[in-house]
Amino acid sequence: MTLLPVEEARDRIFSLGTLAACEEVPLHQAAGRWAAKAIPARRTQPAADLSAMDGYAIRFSDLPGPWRLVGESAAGHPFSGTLGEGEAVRIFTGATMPPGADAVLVQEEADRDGTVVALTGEGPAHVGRNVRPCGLDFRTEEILIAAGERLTAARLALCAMGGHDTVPVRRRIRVAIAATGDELVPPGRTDAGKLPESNGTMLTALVHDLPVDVVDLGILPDSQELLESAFRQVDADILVTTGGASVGDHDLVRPALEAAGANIDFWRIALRPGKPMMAGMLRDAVVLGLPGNPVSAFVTATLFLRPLIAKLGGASDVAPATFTVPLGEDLPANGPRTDYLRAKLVDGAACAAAIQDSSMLRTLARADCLILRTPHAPPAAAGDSVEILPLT
Ligand SMILES: Nc1nc2c(c(=O)[nH]1)N[C@H]1C(S)=C(S)[C@@H](COP(=O)(O)OP(=O)(O)OC[C@H]3O[C@@H](n4cnc5c(N)ncnc54)[C@H](O)[C@@H]3O)O[C@H]1N2
Ligand code: MOO
Repeated sequence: MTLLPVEEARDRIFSLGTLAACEEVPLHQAAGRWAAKAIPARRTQPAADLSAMDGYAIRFSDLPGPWRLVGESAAGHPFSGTLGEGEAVRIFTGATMPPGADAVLVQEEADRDGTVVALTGEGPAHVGRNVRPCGLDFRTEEILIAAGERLTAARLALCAMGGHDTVPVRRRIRVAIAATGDELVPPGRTDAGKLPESNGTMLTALVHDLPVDVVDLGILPDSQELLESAFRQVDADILVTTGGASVGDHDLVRPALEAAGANIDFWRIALRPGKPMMAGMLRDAVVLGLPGNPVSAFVTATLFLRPLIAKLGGASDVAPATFTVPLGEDLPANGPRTDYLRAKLVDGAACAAAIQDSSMLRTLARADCLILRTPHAPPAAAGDSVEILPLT
């Protein structure tokens, strides 16, 4: 049996999907999406030289004063004249520097008596002190956001400051999630002989920070006919199934998908946990058939579903971020599959859980990272460097 390497599986999944269509949306609807095009500045910021402090706008060459107060400049209410020799203008943070002024004396270092301002401290150390020059942050036409960058809070604020009230993004990704298995009952039920369905809850939570609309297809039974009929009605960009992916007599997801018209591109990856994962196309939807074991579903969704959503959403950088840390305890040699071990960071060192069974949700819930072990990695000793994928 040939198992596909993880990187190849990811590339093949990416090549199945097509980018979601572009749309222009208001800034407050764009959080967490990716810019569909480069976003240039429509204005210069600051648009003029501004004061960075509350104090007095002066000519640096007039130091050490005293100065004659000739007016005021507040944010939104600039001084209308020009500053002459020996003159000062009362100025506030964010206000336009009057023409002729080239430094700001902070009010903590000044004493004002009527219209006379005297120096009480050291005063500004150089021309331009406490002044934000025009264009300090950005200038008109400069690219603020590159295509494919995620629209974080800071980047959306930058777009607003750059003169935009809408941004070009890609449409939200519709993700249909189906659990399969006659043993499953909805969360909250504790029927004897049945198992609470936990993968739907987990997967929905796992993508909640991404720009997705989740369609919950609920629990589908182990019946090829009923699975097929449910799959025929799917209207989504991505169909995620869990369970029924292995080789047992009741593992009917693959035949039901094929009967519904899907093309399965691959089945089985050199990955632990997550080996029996499949991927393909059902009409316009990319299908990810994840294994039923909860930890296997979690790992495959982390490695393939989240990056696929990002890819279809127009992200330029989709690989999950990994870090290198010291190993806290020895690890044995790895087998032929890439292994993602549930682990905890203890004083910055990664310690793998003693039992790595792919059904154990409590071990997963207690983990704060996965230790990545490449196929056939030799034994590793405490203190050796290992790659980890942090869990949030
Ligand atoms: N003879 C073989 N048996 C198995 C193989 C194999 O290669 N040969 N692979 C094993 C591996 S690895 C995995 S992973 C599992 C995956 O099997 P399935 O995808 O067919 O999953 P199920 O059998 O349907 O379920 C496995 C396990 O998970 C529970 N489950 C299923 N769905 C949910 C859900 N939505 N929420 C909570 N728990 C769920 C299910 O009850 C089973 O206990 O196959 C191995 N077998
Ligand atoms: O791949 Mo299974 O996911 O090892 O338990």
